[in-house]
Amino acid sequence: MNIALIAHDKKKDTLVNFAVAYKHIFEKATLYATGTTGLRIMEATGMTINRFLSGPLGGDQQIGALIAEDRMDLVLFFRDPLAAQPHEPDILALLRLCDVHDIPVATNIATAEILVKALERGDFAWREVK
Ligand SMILES: O=C(CO)COP(=O)(O)O
Repeated sequence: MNIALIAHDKKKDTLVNFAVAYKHIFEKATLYATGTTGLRIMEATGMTINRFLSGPLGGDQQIGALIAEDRMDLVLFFRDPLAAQPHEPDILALLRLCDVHDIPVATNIATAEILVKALERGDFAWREVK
């Protein structure tokens, strides 16, 4: 199970706390993250995370490439809906690729909570038989 964890600056604390709360689930998966998000989660949880570049420098595109190759099973991307991002096209491209490849994606903690509980229950088994 490959999971991508990404958060904009104002949402990083939320994602870090989320990763701490669900560490028992996340530690069974292979984790990927954009640069700063990954560092913050590693520091808080001690989990190993495959980190890409920071989002504005191309990290969203790197994760998008894995989605395009159907190598990502779940994307948790806590976006900041109240601030303009310099790399908005990259963000939209990543989310578009999730739709192209039918990858479950949460852009806020409420949806993430539901998806992670579904993951724990085994609802993502279909990703393994694809
Ligand atoms: O900008 C981001 C996602 O669009 C996240 O990048 P960082 O994790 O490096 O802050």
